[in-house]
Amino acid sequence: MFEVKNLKYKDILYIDHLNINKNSVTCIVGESGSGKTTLLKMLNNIISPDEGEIYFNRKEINQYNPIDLRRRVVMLPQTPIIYKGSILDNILIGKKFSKSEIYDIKEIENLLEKFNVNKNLNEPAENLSGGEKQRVCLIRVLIMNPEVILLDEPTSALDENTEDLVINYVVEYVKKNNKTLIMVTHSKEIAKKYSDHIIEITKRR
Ligand SMILES: Nc1ncnc2c1ncn2[C@@H]1O[C@H](COP(=O)(O)OP(=O)(O)OP(=O)(O)O)[C@@H](O)[C@H]1O
Repeated sequence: MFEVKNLKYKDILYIDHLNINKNSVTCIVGESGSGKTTLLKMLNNIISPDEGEIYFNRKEINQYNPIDLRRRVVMLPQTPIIYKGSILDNILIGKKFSKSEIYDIKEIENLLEKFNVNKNLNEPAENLSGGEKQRVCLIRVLIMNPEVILLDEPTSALDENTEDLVINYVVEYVKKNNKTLIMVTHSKEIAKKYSDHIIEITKRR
């Protein structure tokens, strides 16, 4: 689904060749500052490499309209972005971007419950804890129904049990719905347990 060839970005990232398959779970691991977030941002064209090519479904990524591409390939950034408004508003804001206003409130309530966020959808999102904000932002991405989900350390603020519960659900969802998941994680255990492929990025010194 993605193919990267001869990629170079500043003196941060060099990748000779990389393939990421459709309908697979890929984890990106590596030490802090090695370029994991940088690679993720390149996969939905938030940043472009200085050299080399990135293909999405065999077409160069910069040939796509960036907005259309980001509706199909949705990235959840490392720090959750919470807007003023209720939890529900914060979840539905992703739907507005993906231009599909139809949603199932039961599905959203079910996700909140599955992810152990014991809050009412009408409560203000600003009062949530860091870990709850992370999970609300993850629900926002799932509800957008993208083809590819890019997650940048989606569970960094969660305890181990909640982390496992959330990732387990997301991976099952991805498999059941034929999606592609690419996730940066600090946890080699999570990577080993859930991924079909692991990409390890090493820092250049
Ligand atoms: N636009 C930029 N210009 C210059 N340097 C940058 C830019 N973006 C990132 N960097 C640097 O590139 C390196 C890789 O950053 P990146 O965020 O991709 O690492 P990471 O592996 O995701 O790190 P972490 O695990 O700490 O989140 C860092 O040293 C960062 O400071």
